[in-house]
Amino acid sequence: MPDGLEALVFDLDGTLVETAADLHLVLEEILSEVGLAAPPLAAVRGMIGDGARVLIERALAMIGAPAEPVLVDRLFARFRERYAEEPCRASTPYPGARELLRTMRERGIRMGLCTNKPQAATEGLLAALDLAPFFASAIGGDRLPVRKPDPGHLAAVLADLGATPAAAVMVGDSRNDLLTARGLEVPCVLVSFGYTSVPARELGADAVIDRLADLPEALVRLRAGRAV
Ligand SMILES: O=C(O)COP(=O)(O)O
Ligand SMILES: [Mg+2]
Repeated sequence: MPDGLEALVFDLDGTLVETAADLHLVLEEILSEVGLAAPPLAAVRGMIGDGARVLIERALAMIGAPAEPVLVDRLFARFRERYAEEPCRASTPYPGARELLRTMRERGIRMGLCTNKPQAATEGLLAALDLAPFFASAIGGDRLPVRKPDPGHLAAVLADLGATPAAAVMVGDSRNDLLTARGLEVPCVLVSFGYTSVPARELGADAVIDRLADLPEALVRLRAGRAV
């Protein structure tokens, strides 16, 4: 492993786990409870990354339903409830995710999760996929007063890991992840296959990878200060 790298902090949705189908299922259920139809899965993929509340607001905007605060509050509560009940009906780790986490653990790298997904669903999903043991810290979007892109979210994960920003790298899929990392001057690697309305290569990350298996090599180049 590159000299000085002690900790990796991962985003969850769109980076380690393909979760769009489950988010879409829950969205369909809760919207049908109030007589509304969810946007198609392909559209929902572009709405993920800012937490469940923003996902609901974006879905309502797309179907032309007014985002009345009372309605959004109710849908948000139902979303958290239903998603926590069934966080993993259709979600799967991306190819190479489990192998990567194993490799990093063998190399002594401490790992954390910094996700805007609600805490209960985050923990349920990690448990269902047997990924929880890899992470010494997993902080969801509703556990702190702040969440990504606020760097305080990442700072809390690093504090749990006992790592300084200088010894860490953030791995994500969206502008939110990049902004969060930049706020602490933590280098950021983005995957190109996740959920982002702007292609990852256009966001200005320190490195962009097309497969999780490419992360170790990207980290070596990044820590050596070479272009990736
Ligand atoms: O928007 C969400 O629910 C979660 O997204 P993230 O895991 O990419 O932060
Ligand atoms: Mg993401």
